Amino acid sequence: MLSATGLTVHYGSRRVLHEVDVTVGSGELLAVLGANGSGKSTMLRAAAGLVPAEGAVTVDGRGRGPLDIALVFQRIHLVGSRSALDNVCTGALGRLPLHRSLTPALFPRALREEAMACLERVGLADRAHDRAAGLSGGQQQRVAIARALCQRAPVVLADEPVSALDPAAAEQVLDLLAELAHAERLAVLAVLHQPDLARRYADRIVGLRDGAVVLDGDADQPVESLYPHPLLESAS
Ligand SMILES: Nc1ncnc2c1ncn2[C@@H]1O[C@H](COP(=O)(O)OP(=O)(O)OP(=O)(O)O)[C@@H](O)[C@H]1O
Repeated sequence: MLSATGLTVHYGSRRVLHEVDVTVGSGELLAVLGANGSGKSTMLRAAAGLVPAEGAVTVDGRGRGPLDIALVFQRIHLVGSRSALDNVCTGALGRLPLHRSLTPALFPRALREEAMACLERVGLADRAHDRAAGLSGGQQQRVAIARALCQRAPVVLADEPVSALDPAAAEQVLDLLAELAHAERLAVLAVLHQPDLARRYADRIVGLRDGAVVLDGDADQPVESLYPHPLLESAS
């Protein structure tokens, strides 16, 4: 379980996140929605420790450790010239001795087997030895999720994981994230730009406006108030 309380972030003198409280239970997929600039990415980055923030973050009731949170981004950040399997192995770098982490050839056999199991989990075992750059966007995002699994982190934070994908690939990736949350008891938080996908796949939705939480509830709650309607306004 991820629990963040009082998360507050300043960029320079500007406060862009205002005492945000958010929890994600183990076995839960939480979608974070909000208009552009509402603070979704900042909240995710603060929860992950990627930007300086006031407030407290715990994972399973303890202080957040360096390996507790796995990250999945819109821009997928695989090493394109390496195989899908090597990329998944890098999820475990944080727990390997340095001399074994510098050269993929030295990845221990047990790790390669674990990475293969992670690729099987995301339905890509048959592409394990393909160069990552040769996979489709949706497949690359599934490799990134397998890499997160290989990190063995109890929390996965995904920042717009489907924004660059076509509708079918987006559904496949969200289905996978929901399935992993439920079956592996991971706490998964996904920042999304598609309310319809959030409604269909998330267990709960948190909505941000101007850096503050304004909605937190079931996935079927109305979320339209999060978004400005410039076309309607300009027509009136
Ligand atoms: N590195 C930065 N330096 C200064 N201001 C920033 C920085 N990153 C974000 N901001 C500002 O913080 C506010 C929140 O931005 P953030 O990227 O968290 O919003 P978001 O909801 O994720 O937006 P989007 O949906 O467009 O990705 C915005 O006003 C943005 O301009």
